[in-house]
Amino acid sequence: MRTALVIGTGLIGTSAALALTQRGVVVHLVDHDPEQARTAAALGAGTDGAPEGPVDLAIVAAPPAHVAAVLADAMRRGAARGYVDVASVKGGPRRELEALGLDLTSYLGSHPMSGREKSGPLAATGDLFEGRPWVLTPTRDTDTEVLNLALELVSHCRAVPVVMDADAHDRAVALVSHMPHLVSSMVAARLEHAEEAAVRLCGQGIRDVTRIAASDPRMWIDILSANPGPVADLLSDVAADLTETVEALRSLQSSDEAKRRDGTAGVEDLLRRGNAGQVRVPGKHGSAPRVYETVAVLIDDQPGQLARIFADAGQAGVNIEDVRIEHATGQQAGLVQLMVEPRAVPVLTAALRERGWALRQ
Ligand SMILES: NC(=O)C1=CN([C@@H]2O[C@H](COP(=O)(O)OP(=O)(O)OC[C@H]3O[C@@H](n4cnc5c(N)ncnc54)[C@H](O)[C@@H]3O)[C@@H](O)[C@H]2O)C=CC1
Ligand SMILES: O=C(O)C(=O)Cc1ccc(O)cc1
Repeated sequence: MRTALVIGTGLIGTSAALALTQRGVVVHLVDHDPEQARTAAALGAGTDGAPEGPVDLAIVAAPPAHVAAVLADAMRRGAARGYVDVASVKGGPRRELEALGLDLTSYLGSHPMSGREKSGPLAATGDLFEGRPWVLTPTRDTDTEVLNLALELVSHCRAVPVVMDADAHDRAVALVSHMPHLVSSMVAARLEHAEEAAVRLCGQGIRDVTRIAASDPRMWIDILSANPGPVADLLSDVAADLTETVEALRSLQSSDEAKRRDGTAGVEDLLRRGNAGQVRVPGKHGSAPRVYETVAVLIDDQPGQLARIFADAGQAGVNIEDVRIEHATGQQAGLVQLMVEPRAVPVLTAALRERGWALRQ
């Protein structure tokens, strides 16, 4: 691929454009808000403004409700040899395009399974998709050339291509993205009017559970409106678990010992099913889940502390697989949790202690 056109230069469009530009593709950036395209260009994602003639690949990264119309417009203009979109839902846009009577051989629906709770070009990074699945939904009619262009896009973004049927994709993302998003919002909504004294106690657990609740509601209304059935089915299963758990907890308040035993069994059942589901979540880069151990280090909230820890771990020959940082409210300190292979724990703890770091359990 030598040239590309990104239509919709927000978080996803600009991230893809940055990756393509870094691999030498000439990228044109357009957005219905020209300011967004200018910002993306200023970030080094390409050149703002439409190209003179057709490009190799047009990438539509507008909100899901606009995807079909934007694609239809680009296809009618003959803007590219191949067309992909990156919308979070795949069945709806394809059906809309079919209804418009367009020839869909040059179109391939796609969805990078990576994003952030922030929007717009300023949140974009060229490595956003690295190691993450990127779903492609070709049909029997998709041109091989277009499939190859899409595979090239995925490869330039260092993502992992996954081929799926559009409706199977929509059911899968209802489970791993859309339903969890709503549950995250429901947990976060409990905090809105909570007392400050309680909110101050927030730790890493609630941060993990509520991170995606910070996302732009307009985008998510679009996404959920395009996939309501599968999400409603899953939420109704969650609602059944909620009802059972409430009943189990009420039983735990009972003075009758047999009822309390039932209550414990009910809660335990949910927690064990949770354990069984959690171990199925793939590890980083989409690989099989791995069990890492955590080495916790207390740091002062000063510039350069993290870089020093990483350098010290590197000098000890230890690979840091993942990292989390917990900030204690109102204190100039934080707890850095370094996730490493179990066999690296003694090496890392010895090296960090030797260099004067305060380790915590
Ligand atoms: N945010 C995320 O984490 C992920 C989002 N997606 C999908 O990527 C697409 C873009 O999402 P984001 O980049 O997050 O949104 P964003 O809000 O950061 O960017 C969307 C951009 O599209 C522009 N736009 C809106 N209507 C347009 C139109 N008719 N023509 C041209 N440009 C138009 C907006 O001005 C904005 O710059 C959506 O379809 C979304 O479902 C896919 C994977 C992850
Ligand atoms: O931030 C996360 O963990 C996400 O899961 C982001 C995300 C949001 C929307 C998508 O269509 C795909 C991925």
